[in-house]
Amino acid sequence: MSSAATDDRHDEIDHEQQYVSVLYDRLDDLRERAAQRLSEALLQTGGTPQERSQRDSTIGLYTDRVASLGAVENGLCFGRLDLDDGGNRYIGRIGIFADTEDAEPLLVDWRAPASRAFYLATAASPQGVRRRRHIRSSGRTVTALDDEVLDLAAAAATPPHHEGLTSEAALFAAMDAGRTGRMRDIVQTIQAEQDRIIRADLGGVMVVQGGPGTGKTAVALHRAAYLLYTYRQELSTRAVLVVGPNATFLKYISQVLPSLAETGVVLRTVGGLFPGVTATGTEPDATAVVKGRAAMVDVLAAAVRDRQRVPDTALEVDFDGEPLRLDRAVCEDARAEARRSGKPHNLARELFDVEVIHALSVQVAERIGTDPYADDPLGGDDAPGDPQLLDEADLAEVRRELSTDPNVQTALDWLWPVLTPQRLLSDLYSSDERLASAASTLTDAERALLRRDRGAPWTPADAPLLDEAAELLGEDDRDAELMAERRRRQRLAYAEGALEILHGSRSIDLEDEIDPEILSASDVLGALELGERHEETARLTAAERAAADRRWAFGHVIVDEAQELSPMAWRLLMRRCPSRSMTVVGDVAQTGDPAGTSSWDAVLDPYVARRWKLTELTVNYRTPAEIMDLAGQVLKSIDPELQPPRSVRHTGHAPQLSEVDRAELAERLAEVVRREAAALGDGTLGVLVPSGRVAELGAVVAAAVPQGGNGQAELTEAVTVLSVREAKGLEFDSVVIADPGGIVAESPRGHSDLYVALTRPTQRLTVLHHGDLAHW
Ligand SMILES: Nc1ncnc2c1ncn2[C@@H]1O[C@H](COP(=O)(O)OP(=O)(O)OP(=O)(O)O)[C@@H](O)[C@H]1O
Repeated sequence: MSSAATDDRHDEIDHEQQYVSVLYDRLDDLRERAAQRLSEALLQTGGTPQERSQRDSTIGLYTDRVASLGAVENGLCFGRLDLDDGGNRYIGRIGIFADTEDAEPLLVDWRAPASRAFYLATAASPQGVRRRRHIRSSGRTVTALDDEVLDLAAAAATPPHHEGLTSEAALFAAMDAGRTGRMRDIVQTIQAEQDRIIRADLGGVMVVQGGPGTGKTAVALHRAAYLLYTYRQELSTRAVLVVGPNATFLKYISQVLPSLAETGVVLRTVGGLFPGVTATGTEPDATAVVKGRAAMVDVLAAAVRDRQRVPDTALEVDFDGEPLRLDRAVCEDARAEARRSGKPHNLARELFDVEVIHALSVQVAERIGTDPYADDPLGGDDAPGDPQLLDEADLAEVRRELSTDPNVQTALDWLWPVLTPQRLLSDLYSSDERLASAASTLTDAERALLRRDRGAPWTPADAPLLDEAAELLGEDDRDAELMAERRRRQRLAYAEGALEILHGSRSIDLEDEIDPEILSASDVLGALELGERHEETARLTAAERAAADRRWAFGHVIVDEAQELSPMAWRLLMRRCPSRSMTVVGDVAQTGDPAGTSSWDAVLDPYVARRWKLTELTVNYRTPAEIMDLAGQVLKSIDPELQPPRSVRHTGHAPQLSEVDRAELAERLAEVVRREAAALGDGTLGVLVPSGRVAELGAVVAAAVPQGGNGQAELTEAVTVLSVREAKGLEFDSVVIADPGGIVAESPRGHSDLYVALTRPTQRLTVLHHGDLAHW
């Protein structure tokens, strides 16, 4: 570049810096006001219930506002469109308006219709745009500008390198950047095929099928942010649910939505979707497969029916020192009546009670009625009497006494016990007899897989079964108080967190300039004080309430790595989304879970037969072409018809395939890990191994490099050792696969697991194998 051109460039950067600084000033101003309003609302006490409820919603509003204003610090403004009509428009993470009467827009939210051209305009279809500019910054400082002039003559002079991509310079910079343990948003470089999915309408089920690295997860999260912005009215009260495959993955994606200023989203694994249960247990794949089958619906229904008992002949109940008799036939009639109601088990108990107590009261009445001298201490038991002696009021009193009698209650509990889902399931799993009866359609081997001791921890595959059981049983609100307490704590943490984010997100060099008034908000946010003040009435965000409520109907559900879900998990998700407004994201070629699916029709047709829309993503933004060539060979062995996504990036690093003896694996792994870790810089290294060898090879890696270890769940180390299952959806700058043959051998979908492993790197791949490559 000539020196004149360089000067021009500096002038341009200076110019943009001035504008960007104005935006940050305005942001500070908005933050200050929101924090101030929140402080004021928190300090108010008392008032009528209506005033309190008004105050609570003000607190909720400003808590959200403080949180979202706090989260958009980095890359606040990232783009500018120069329009044919001579005007321009700055694009950023949120919309900002001038503090003037006409409230002129200073920054347009990336989700607003006016921003769309930033993602879609091309030289062939410029949409009124003359130039698109990407503004790159570090903190609050503008560092570089990438310009694209959108006219055909300019495009002919410098044609794009890749068909169908926009904003190439910024895109390639993003793709090449080193990775941390947390996914970044892609708001600056969303591509046209992704934009169309992100901005699709709210209603209906949309499936996003795409190979590894095509941005499915990124698109799913940006879609959540887009929907919350565009359909604020509908979704702010119902919240959006994003479901991911495991806790590590949820941590990996946890920062994307906050950086897009969105808080109304619940992130969960399927195992985390049954409130009150933490599914920390593990179990063999084969067990999870049985638990995931649709056949479990009938097993659970039978398990509930088995708890509705009748005695072999009769049950004796001691009432007031006299035996009453419940014949089998009476119990059968009562059971039939209660079942006929169609109510869930716990709710039908009331009907059952009415029938049984009626039968008992007739006996009591007969007894009193047959002995006119019953109240006479000198009377005998022998004279027949007239049951009509008791009027309706007397009978009602008898029934009342019966229904509160502990012996009668014990009998009723034996015949028709009120059950929690946890009790139903753990009683079933822990009894051969119960399993044999309820799961008679399963084989002996399958029943043996379900057998477990009482008190063993719940596993992720149990959550959909607990949910199914809860449907069959009906709600038992005994945990409601515990739940209320938990919500109160969540609320506190949330309000405090919101202010922390605000303060934490400011750049350090501006710390001194912060108006002390902002900080005053945290003075009033003492946890206890806040808790006490708002104990009964405090407002929860929809997302928090949704997360704690099993019966919550979400406004939209986004399922990532959806190919992994079992039929029972789908039933649970469909219950959470009665409106069937869903985005289902996945890749059937990557299915690793033996309970998962290889066909979207099979999964969705039972719920929305042929009423779902398929969209596809075709470009791989993660894996370099050199590595994708190798992965493509494995894909062919899964299904010769499947096409790998198109990699647009070449790095010049061919994958390194090294054959090692089994006895040498540990030594060679340590060597390779040391070499790769030394070349990493700020990046990340993932060591992917058979799940049965995570502990053994994790120790090798931990000994080889100081930053190593298998801190799977956190992803905070530069070097992480994981099984392929745990690495699903993640990515690393460099990947070392140790013992790929072991990975293939240990799972019924071993080639899919290997395909997943090969597609995790963003830069480099090393494979240490035992000469079994030919089998792939
Ligand atoms: N438009 C884009 N601009 C910049 N980076 C992108 C873009 N789209 C995707 N990426 C990056 O590509 C990588 C892969 O994206 P993502 O994890 O969403 O893909 P995926 O389809 O979910 O992959 P997998 O199926 O393997 O889990 C991420 O680092 C993501 O940030």
